[in-house]
Amino acid sequence: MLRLQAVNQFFGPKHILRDISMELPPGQCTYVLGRNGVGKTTLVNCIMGHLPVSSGTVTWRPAGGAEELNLLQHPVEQRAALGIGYVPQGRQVFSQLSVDENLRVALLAGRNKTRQVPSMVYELFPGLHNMRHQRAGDLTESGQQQLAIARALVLEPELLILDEPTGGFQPSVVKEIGHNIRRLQRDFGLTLLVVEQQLPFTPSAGDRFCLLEGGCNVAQGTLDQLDDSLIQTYLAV
Ligand SMILES: Nc1ncnc2c1ncn2[C@@H]1O[C@H](COP(=O)(O)OP(=O)(O)OP(=O)(O)O)[C@@H](O)[C@H]1O
Repeated sequence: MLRLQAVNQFFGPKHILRDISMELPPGQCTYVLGRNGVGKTTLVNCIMGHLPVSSGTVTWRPAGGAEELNLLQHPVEQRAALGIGYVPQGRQVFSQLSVDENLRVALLAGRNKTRQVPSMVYELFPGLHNMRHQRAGDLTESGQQQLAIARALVLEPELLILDEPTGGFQPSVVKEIGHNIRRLQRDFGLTLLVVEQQLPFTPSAGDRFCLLEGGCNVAQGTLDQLDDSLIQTYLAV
C-alpha cells in the first residue's frame, strides 16, 4: 500500500503540490486525472524520488511487509528495488539498443544483478519476444510503448506507475493499452497508478480516481463516482 499524507512541493517560490493525501489500495488501479499543468507529473516524480518533497509523508508497505517504510528516506535508485516500477511520459527507451539490451539494462536496477527477464513480460507482449534482436528505435510507437512498460516490469514491481501512457496515440492503440493495463491488474495482480489528463478508457478499466486541480486533490473516490459534474468542472477542455 502506498500512502501520501499532506504532501507539499515547491519549485522555488511556486507552490506546486498542496497538501496531497491519497492511498493506493493493493491490487487496485487508480487514475490520477487533471488538466495540463495541475501537478500530476510532479506528484509522480515526488513518489519516485526524482523531486524532493517539501513537507508531508510518503509511505510504502510491500506485500507481506510488517511495517510501512518511509519512502522519502530511500534514494531514487532504491525505489525500483522496493517494488515500485515507473513508466515515464514519452516512451523513453534506448533507441540504439536492441529490445533485449533495453530489458537487460533495466534489470541492472534490481538488487539481484543476475536475474533474467521474467516470463510474464513476453507473455504480456509476445511481439517483443519476436523483435528482441531489433533496434528499439525501429519498433512502431506502440511497440516502443510496450517496451517502455516491459522495462519497468522486468524487476517484477508490485506497484506500477504509468505517466500518460496513452498520450499521442490513435484510438486503436489506446484501446490496446487499456487492455494491457487491465491484464496487468487482473492477470498479474499489480497495483496501478495511471496518470492521464482525462479518463481514456471505460470506467471498468479501473477502480479509483484522484482529481487534481491547481496542485490540490479536489476529489477522489471510486470510478463510478466520477460523474459528469466533476468531469465538466475539472477535466473538460
Ligand atoms: N522544472 C520546473 N520548474 C518550475 N516549474 C515547473 C517545473 N516543472 C513543472 N513546473 C510547473 O509545475 C506545475 C505542474 O507541472 P506538472 O508537469 O506536474 O503538471 P502535469 O499535470 O503533469 O501537466 P501535463 O499534463 O502537461 O503533464 C506547472 O505549473 C509547471 O509549469
